[in-house]
Amino acid sequence: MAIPEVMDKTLSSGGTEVLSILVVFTTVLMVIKLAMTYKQNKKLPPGPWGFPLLGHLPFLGKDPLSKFDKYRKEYGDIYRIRFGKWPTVIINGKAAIKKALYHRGDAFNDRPEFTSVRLVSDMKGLAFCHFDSRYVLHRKIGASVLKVFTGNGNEIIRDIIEHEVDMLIDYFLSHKGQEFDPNDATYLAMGSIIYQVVYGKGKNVREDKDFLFFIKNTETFKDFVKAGNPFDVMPWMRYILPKKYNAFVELLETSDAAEDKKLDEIKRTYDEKDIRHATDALIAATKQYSEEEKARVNLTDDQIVKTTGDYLGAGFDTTATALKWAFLFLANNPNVQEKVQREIDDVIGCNRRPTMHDRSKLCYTEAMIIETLRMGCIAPLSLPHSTCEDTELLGYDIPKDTVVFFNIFSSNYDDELWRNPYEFRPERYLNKDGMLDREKTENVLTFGIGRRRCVGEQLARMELFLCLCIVLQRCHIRKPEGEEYKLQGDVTLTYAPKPFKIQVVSRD
Ligand code: HEM
Repeated sequence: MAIPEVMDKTLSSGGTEVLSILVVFTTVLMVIKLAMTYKQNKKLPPGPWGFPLLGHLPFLGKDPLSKFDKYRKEYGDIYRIRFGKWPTVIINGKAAIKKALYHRGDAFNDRPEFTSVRLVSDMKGLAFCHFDSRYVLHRKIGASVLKVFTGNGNEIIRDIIEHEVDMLIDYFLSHKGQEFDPNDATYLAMGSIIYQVVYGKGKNVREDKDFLFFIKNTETFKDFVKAGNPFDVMPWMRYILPKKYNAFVELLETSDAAEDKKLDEIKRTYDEKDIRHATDALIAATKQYSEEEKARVNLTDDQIVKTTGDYLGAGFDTTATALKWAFLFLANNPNVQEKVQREIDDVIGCNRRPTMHDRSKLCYTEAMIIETLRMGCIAPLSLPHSTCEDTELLGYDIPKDTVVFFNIFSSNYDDELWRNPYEFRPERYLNKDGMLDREKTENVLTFGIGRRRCVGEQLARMELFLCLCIVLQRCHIRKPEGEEYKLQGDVTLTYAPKPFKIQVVSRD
């Protein structure tokens, strides 16, 4: 809902209170109108009662996943709630999620026009944009650039990962077996990796002021957004909390300016014969497509190069959180850790580095990573989708422009799909010959499914595989005596483990 410019001027000339009342009043009217439009539809999904303006936000509290589970028991696999101004449906369980994303064409593949997205990229990024022909070409380019860097023999990425994991291990071992919280070091290591994948390998990126600025901004963004940005679902809040809103806009603007500065530097030294990093590969991609082809779908060179923002935004906290979950599960399950180490010893030994070629022979290690991704369900509600046309699911009508959350968590922990879903058991993915059973691994929906499935999945899997193999080849990870681990996570920007401590000792 765009707020007319004249209102902005009234606000700056002192009519804040009157304006707030007007905004609230208008929003109530719009919500009533929306509700009436909804009712004209034949058969909407059922759902609980919600407040005017706020919808169901006050009911979700600190543990929205439990609330969604409760609603599922009451209303079934699909139900209707409201996030502030947005009519929303939550789709639960593998069968319903697959039906929506595989059998309804592209009806569920749009993204909602949230305030933050309009501010960051005007709905022209890769992760947050409407589903149209511009997106299809953008996605093709974004995926092909990452593919170059995730090929089995890619030395650039392997070098970056090895260097950063060595630093992580040095830090772990510097505690000399005493307990510590691995959070900050893991976060920094994964931030350094994605930053160098995007902008190039640096001697010591951790001392680079641009990198430190990126880390600080990401932290501030996380603090601000927490489990959800209030301005996305209640845009009128900018008039109630103008200071907070302005601080948010300023944060986005400084991040954008820092990215532009970095991209300008890189463009000046670009050489098509020497593709150094993902940004170079994106610049090269702008030249692979003719001007007519790009113009036909409204994709600009600037948007292509700024895919860097999507990689940095989506590829940092996610992988850091996954690695933290892995450390927690390994410390909590010493028998699993031992089996992984035995497999690494048998296949790789201790005299050479793990490579991606080892992956096909390390089935138990792979299964441990998949189990980590199932239980540490990093993006439990995926990214928000929305419907780009009126559609139907499980006998219910879903109007165009409905926000849709796919509850991946409900599928990853579904006791009809998994025996003892709260038990960490990599064996569940292995067949009787000890090989990965693809039918079972495909049931883990952590990267999403369908045409908007995570574009960085291969890179993320590569990072996790190499990081964990290197760490477990050299270290034991232990749970400190008396430490009680809580295996239920917190929903923040990602689904992250609560703070925990480990002890690390060298295997030498
Ligand atoms: C463990 C790590 C990761 C997890 C669990 C994860 C998960 C996801 C999920 C659930 C989605 C939304 C899918 C949907 O909308 O249906 C997504 C989208 C996306 N991810 Fe990831 N991700 C991870 C790492 C990465 C990395 C390393 C990158 C890039 C460097 C990346 C880039 C993206 C992008 C650009 C999108 C938007 C795709 C689109 O809209 O077409 N992700 N990811």
